[in-house]
Amino acid sequence: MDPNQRIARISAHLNPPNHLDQMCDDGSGLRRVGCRAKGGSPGFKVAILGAAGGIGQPLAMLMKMNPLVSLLHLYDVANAPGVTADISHMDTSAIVRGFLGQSQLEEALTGMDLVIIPAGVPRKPGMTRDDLFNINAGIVRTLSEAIAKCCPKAVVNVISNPVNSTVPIAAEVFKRAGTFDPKKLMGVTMLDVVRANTFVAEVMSLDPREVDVPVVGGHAGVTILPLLSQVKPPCSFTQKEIEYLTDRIQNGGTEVVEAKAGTGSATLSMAYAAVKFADACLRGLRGDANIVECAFVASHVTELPFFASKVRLGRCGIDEVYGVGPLNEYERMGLEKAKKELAGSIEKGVSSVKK
Ligand SMILES: NC(=O)c1ccc[n+]([C@@H]2O[C@H](COP(=O)([O-])OP(=O)(O)OC[C@H]3O[C@@H](n4cnc5c(N)ncnc54)[C@H](O)[C@@H]3O)[C@@H](O)[C@H]2O)c1
Ligand SMILES: O=C(O)C[C@H](O)C(=O)O
Repeated sequence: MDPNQRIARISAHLNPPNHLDQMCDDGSGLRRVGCRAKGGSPGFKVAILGAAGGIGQPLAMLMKMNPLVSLLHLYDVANAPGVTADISHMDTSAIVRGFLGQSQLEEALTGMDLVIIPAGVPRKPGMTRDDLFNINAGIVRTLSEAIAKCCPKAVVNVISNPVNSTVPIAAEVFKRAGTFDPKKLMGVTMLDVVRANTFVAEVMSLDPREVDVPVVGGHAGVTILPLLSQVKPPCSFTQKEIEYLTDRIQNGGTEVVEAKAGTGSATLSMAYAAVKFADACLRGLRGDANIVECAFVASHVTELPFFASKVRLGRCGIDEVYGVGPLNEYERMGLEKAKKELAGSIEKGVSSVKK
């Protein structure tokens, strides 16, 4: 092919020059960030908001490896160009584009099928997730307003803490914009399930890949309620094991925050969990059957407007929200504690948008 034609073909896929203007001439033509490799498969368009952060970077890397993704938009208020240039050199088929700062947010979101939000500050030792509310509520609100405007039909995965409040914030923003679809908004609680599977496998000497622990309620302290009576494969725990496991699962995040000693919270296991959940959402959107995962969603399972439980994912997002199933006395008591704390966190999120 004529070199000029080749350059023109490549250029057709490029970012506008104000994004990532990284060009190099290797003698055979121009290569720029944002080109689709030959053989790139049709797939879904995914945006990560907060893509240059501790979670965002490994999440971006893992999503670039996902064959269901055809276009990956990486948005952040800092360092998006460097992360995008780096990730874009991976020889997988997804096109990667970077977007830096508020002025490029709308472009980052336009046309997206799935938006994943890990933007926001993480905890330091001694803090609760709710201590992040003042900063992260505003970030999630701004991002949600842009989603309502630019990709109102996208599935949204909220990672930013406190999830028990940020999901109600996003819902309230969407309601105000007239775009709220409860099937499309999910708080990511997959890390609680990932931890529960790991810790149960350790105690029972099982392969964690074969363990499935439902974790319901929410994503903070006592609101994280593992249902050990429903573990698959069926396991019989002593009361001491139940108390050890429940405590460790509820405080898994704090365990990492303390080990990281002021440098942040879980990032790598979170990126793994986020990708596991995002992949489930994409398989659902593709029409795969029986995709069931736990998530914090708009719900009628309890009297609360939001609650984490198993959901079945489908072509429209959430096809079905499952109830908690039969609980034992210990779990019933845990549920009451969880609901009490959840009610306050949900209300805090909702009322912050109404102010
Ligand atoms: N749901 C969960 O299970 C779970 C697990 C771990 C962490 N988290 C939460 O995820 C969030 C991110 O954690 P992290 O370790 O990646 O933090 P981080 O500080 O390493 O990264 C956050 C990123 O967000 C970006 N950012 C800040 N404001 C933004 C805005 N307005 N728009 C776009 N990007 C913005 C920052 O520039 C940074 O790159 C925290 O709130 C943390 O508590 C949730
Ligand atoms: O604990 C945190 O602050 C981060 C996250 O929610 C986690 O569970 O690891």
